[in-house]
Amino acid sequence: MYVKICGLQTAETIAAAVDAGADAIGVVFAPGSPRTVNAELAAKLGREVPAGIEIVGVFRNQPIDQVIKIATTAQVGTIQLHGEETLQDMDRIHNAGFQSLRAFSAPLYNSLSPDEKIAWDGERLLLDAVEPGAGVTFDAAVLSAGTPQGFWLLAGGLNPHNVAAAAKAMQPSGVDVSSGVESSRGVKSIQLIRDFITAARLEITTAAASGVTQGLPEE
Ligand SMILES: O=C(O)c1ccccc1N[C@@H]1O[C@H](COP(=O)(O)O)[C@@H](O)[C@H]1O
Repeated sequence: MYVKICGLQTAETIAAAVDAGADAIGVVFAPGSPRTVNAELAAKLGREVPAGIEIVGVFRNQPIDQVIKIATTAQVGTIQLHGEETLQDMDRIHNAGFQSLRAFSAPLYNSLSPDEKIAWDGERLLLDAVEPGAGVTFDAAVLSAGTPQGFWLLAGGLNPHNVAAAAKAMQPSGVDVSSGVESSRGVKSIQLIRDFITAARLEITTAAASGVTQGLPEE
């Protein structure tokens, strides 16, 4: 299972996430978050991240020109968008050379029409609670019309205690966490980062042992 640790602001917490086996680390450029960093600091922090680990810049309702400019200065490979971005906006991001993650609140995703869901199927998606970065969970029942067909990340109030059960219930491609690995709002805990990654990996081990891992035939 793919694991992303988001809202990192220091070399120490990034190194801890990488050492614990994170697939991706996130830096927040959305204004108003207690985790916001500037592009220059993000670029400096990113230089210590080994190749193969995805570096994700997180934005919320910022103009696409500004998003691309910040992401270019910060040298992130992936842009995560939490606003009302369209498929045309995603094309602009891809044409500028970035990978993407398009976040939807779970209720909004559930309300999309079948045609709209098909249109978004080609994108990597992230399903979150209504307020991103607030440590709020959503009930799996919110996704009553189904989960995305392609790669998608589960987010929203995950922590070392609930990630395994949530991943088992919703079967995402991966999980993303910010508040749930903090000792206080905006302050990351190295121990919680380690615990979260261990718990997420434990879910996949347990699921594989019982034959319910995505992509494996059930016995
Ligand atoms: O982390 C933030 O501060 C943030 C701000 C604006 C948009 C997204 C943000 N983070 C993303 O929110 C979700 C869930 O976070 P949490 O675990 O519930 O705190 C996750 O995708 C983060 O990448």
